[in-house]
Amino acid sequence: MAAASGLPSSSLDTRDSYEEALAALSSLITKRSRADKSNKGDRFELVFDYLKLLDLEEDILNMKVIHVAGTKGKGSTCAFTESILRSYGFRTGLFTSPHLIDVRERFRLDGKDISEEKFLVYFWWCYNRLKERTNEEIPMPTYFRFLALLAFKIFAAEEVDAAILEVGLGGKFDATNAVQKPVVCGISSLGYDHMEILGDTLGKIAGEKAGIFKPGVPAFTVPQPDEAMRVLEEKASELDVNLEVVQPLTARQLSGQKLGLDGEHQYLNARLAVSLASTWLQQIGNLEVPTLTQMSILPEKFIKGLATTSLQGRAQVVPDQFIETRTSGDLVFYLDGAHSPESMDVCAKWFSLAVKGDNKSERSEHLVNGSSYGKCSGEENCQQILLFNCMSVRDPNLLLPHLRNTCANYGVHFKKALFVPNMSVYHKVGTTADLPEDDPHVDLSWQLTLQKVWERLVHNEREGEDSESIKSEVFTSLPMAIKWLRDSVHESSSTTRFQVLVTGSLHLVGSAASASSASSCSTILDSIFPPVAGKKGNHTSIISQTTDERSSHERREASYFSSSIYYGGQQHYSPPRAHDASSTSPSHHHPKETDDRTDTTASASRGNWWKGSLYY
Ligand SMILES: Nc1ncnc2c1ncn2[C@@H]1O[C@H](COP(=O)(O)OP(=O)(O)OP(=O)(O)O)[C@@H](O)[C@H]1O
Ligand SMILES: [Mg+2]
Ligand SMILES: [Mg+2]
Repeated sequence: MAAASGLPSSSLDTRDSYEEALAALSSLITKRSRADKSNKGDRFELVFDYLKLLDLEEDILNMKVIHVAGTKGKGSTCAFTESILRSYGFRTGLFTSPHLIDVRERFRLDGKDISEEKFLVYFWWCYNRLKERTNEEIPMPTYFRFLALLAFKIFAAEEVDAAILEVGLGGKFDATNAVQKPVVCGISSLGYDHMEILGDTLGKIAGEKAGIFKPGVPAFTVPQPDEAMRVLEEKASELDVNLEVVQPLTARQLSGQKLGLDGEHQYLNARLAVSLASTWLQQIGNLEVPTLTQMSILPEKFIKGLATTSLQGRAQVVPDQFIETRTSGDLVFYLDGAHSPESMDVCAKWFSLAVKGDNKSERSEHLVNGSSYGKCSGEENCQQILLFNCMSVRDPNLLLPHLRNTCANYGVHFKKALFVPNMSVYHKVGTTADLPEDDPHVDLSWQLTLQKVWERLVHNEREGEDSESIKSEVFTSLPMAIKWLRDSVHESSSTTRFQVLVTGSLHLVGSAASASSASSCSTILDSIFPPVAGKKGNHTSIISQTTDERSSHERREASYFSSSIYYGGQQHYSPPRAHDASSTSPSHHHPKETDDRTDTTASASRGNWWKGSLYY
């Protein structure tokens, strides 16, 4: 199929231009609060104006869209769906959020992140056109809206057969909901998140998400709490939507194959994806796909699609690449971007089962460069450590007990919990030279709060038990924590294995993945980070991977962090100003309908970021 038929020609120098594009993108991050009704720039209807300005109205009508909302599992469901359709030979466009390292992760064409070159061409095409055509009445779109419009442009120009779209936040007023006639809709697991925006009951939350239902368009969902299901059913019947509830896939249906994404909850996401993909295949692909009730084993192409699905930062196991000597112990990171109470549970369960698997002597599933890692024989002493941060809008009194209790139920007890701000603020990690120093200016009050919550939990449960040992620690930065871990490994015997669960924030996970990984499973990390510490690289590419919703100041910090990890940067670091009170209260963020949910609001209030709690 003709790719890039709509690709405008460009002679831009992509390197410089990529940084410029990211700067332009950052300029769209707003500080607007949802409560600020006077703000014209937030009206949902504007999305339709933008589509007109970009000449995308017809394209979007013709796009064969699969639209997915939900509290948890949206991204995974979309990724599974995309992979299935691709294994049938269709050209796919996948739009997900948030991203871990590079904004291009959000736009996949045929399963691969869009190239920098293509990204730039479409980016500037949209950006410049909007700049020219917007005015007082129709101001520039906000960050997430712009990204959604960009996705529409990319998928239209690249002539994808199927566009799989993950809702950014909610449903009804999400920019992706500009799609009027999708082929099929999915609602993944509903739970409590973004309540400050979506409402404080499951019913209200479900109502927002059901806002993606369209008259007569079939929809699928997974088992939900009664209150949520009632609302979904109501909305479905109002719109004559045939809503079907699916149950988790079974191992048998997969014919013994493993899903590409780890964790038990993925069987549910995968099953939802199977229904979305089959509906699409039948309606658009004109293919006969047997309904799941008729078959005990999925068609081969489904299984292949599900088994090869990938998504970064979800249940990812990454061995630390900078442990130099095999005479010391070992360090393995378990990365998962869980940040809501329900996802804490599934994350804790995944981690517990994974480390238990690791603790079995014959385990060899996780192979990196042909060698087995994470393997822990009977003689080895495995210690589980938690590395945590969450946004301050989340409630650690919910998240931490969920995490701790679920792990405890599976017999996993953390030896220690480490709390860090998300973005690191200084020098290098990864080589032994120039060890980072503690920065006395960092505001760690949020981390100290997290620690207090943790200590209370520990205290309640472990009375009398080796009360001497310190159970938790706050570090000024992620590299400091990683350095501590590496030091501990070096000081430990060769039979000690540290299994570190990094969770609570996808951005923390992204940073940890970068810091720990030189040749992990991730292609992006592979391509960006040289496998040898200290090797020289292109600074520009480093900046690109750390840029997201953050303000440019934050990006400078971020890029500084990344570059100095690997290149031994010696720049002077000066910490950002102490947070300005006006932008830090939780009630102050969250522009509804506007942006990439909390990421935007996060970056909009840098002060709060500095509190270290912003990225989930
Ligand atoms: N069905 C599910 N039920 C509960 N938790 C889940 C489920 N699926 C995924 N999770 C948890 O949520 C995390 C994010 O998964 P995923 O990216 O698929 O969801 P998402 O809805 O796109 O989340 P986000 O809000 O980050 O966009 C996973 O790492 C996992 O911990
Ligand atoms: Mg979410
Ligand atoms: Mg997501």
